[in-house]
Amino acid sequence: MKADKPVLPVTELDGKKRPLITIAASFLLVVCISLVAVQGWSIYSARETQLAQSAAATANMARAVADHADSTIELVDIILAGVVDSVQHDGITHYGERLHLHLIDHVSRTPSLQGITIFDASGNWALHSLREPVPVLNNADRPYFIYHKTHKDQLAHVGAPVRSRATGTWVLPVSRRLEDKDGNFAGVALATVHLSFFRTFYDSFDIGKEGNITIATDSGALVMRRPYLQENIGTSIAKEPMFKQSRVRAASESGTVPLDVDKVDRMYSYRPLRRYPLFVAVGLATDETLANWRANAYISTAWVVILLLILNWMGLRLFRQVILRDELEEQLRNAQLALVTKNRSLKLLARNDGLTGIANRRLFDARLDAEFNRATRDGTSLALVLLDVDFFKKYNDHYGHPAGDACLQFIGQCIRTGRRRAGNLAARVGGEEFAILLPNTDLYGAIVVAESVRRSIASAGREHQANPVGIVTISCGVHALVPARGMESKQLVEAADKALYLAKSTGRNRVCPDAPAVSSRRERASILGS
Ligand SMILES: Nc1nc2c(ncn2[C@@H]2O[C@H](COP(=O)(O)OP(=O)(O)OP(=O)(O)O)[C@@H](O)[C@H]2O)c(=O)[nH]1
Repeated sequence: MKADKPVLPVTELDGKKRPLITIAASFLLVVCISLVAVQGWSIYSARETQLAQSAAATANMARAVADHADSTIELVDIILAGVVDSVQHDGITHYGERLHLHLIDHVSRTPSLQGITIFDASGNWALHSLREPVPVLNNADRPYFIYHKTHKDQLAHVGAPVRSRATGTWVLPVSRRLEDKDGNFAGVALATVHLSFFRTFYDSFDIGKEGNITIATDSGALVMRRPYLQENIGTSIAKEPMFKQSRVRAASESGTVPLDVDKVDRMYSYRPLRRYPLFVAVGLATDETLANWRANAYISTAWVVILLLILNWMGLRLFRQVILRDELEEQLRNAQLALVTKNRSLKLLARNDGLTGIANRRLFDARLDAEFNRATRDGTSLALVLLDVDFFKKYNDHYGHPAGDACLQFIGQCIRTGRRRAGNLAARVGGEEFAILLPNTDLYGAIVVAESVRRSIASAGREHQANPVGIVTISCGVHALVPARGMESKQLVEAADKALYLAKSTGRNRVCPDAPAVSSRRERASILGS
């Protein structure tokens, strides 16, 4: 029969064991993804906040610049309206020198005002705010003059910047129509605003190196821009993306202009002047606006990357430790298993004969005593068969010791298969001596068992040339008794041994009971069936 494979007992802890690597890896993955997600979100929201702050800053600046332009032009216009009123009431010829001095006074007290000029209906200079006389000039070709000549409205007209014919500087013209008493065109009153007045104001804002402040007419004529380039004054910005966007944006809205006219991305806020057809645009370069945000994003991302590296490094170390522990645990289990196997074979060795596999002398002695006591208690018969291979010394001599061993294994096999009841015990009790302990068996039953074994060995016909019968045979001594109190097991053994001696001395290859037990020859023959 095949021995059962040893299995280690399953403990409660085994049932609670979980795949630690999978759990740890999942946890690490979740932590890493969360870190990346949080970092991504905080970078994104910091950028949005920065852009919102920048939009608020540009909107505030646009409002300040527009208010400044509005009030500057309004002040000039108020002065101009007064001049127009005087001229139309008194006429230029009557008012002459007084009005001239009045104009000089206005200009000297108003820093934004570059000059005031009165033109007659033909565009000739009739009166001006300059102290010195000017050469004869005619401005009939100026757009503002043509405008008033062809429009009857009395409102102020703000035109595109022009270069002053008297001083050569760039100015913003603010003009009003003059009429005679009949309402006919009588000329134009012109006040000009220093463009440098705007420039000085715009220079006071912190808009970075790439920032942009623009004031232009609604038709797209550039009035002033920071950064300042003189050749751009008065040119059309109608094709610039910023101008196009300014036409569709509400006053409070901001908008990003990618690749502005100078290839810089800017975020603009627009503001129309309240009373005049001009608008203001303030733009901050996106790169400059986001410079701080970018630096912070790089630093915090670097920290997160370092953190992720450390986490993963620690995670890998942890995994390695877990794998190591699993391997150690496996080794431990294998060692435990090997120990159990070893213990089991040691146990077998302690009880069984190493050569034949049947019980050894030690187990036989223990069982003999136990069965002897039980038979004594129960008053039942206990039988013993002692078997000995015939001429075994000669067998060894003839076939060699290993063959002798094989022969003993063969005998052991025959005894084992011949043993009938489960309680019987077959044992090797000496070199070539065997025993069969038969509880609850009388002499006759024991003789039947012994005879059956003897026959099975003889009928196997295993060659043994040194045996006169030419095959391996055994001799058996049998004895049975119902032990009485005070008897000892060795009495049974001695009697069986005596019977074995009898079997040997009377010719071998036979079963002999102890002589006194079976007295009559006939009785013995009937038992043996011969
Ligand atoms: N091969 C082998 N031989 C053994 C073993 N144990 C004992 N023997 C041999 O068995 C032989 C027993 O010889 P004897 O006691 O003289 O008996 P015998 O030759 O069988 O003669 P009879 O019993 O009178 O038939 C000895 O030569 C032992 O060396 C063993 O385990 N293996």
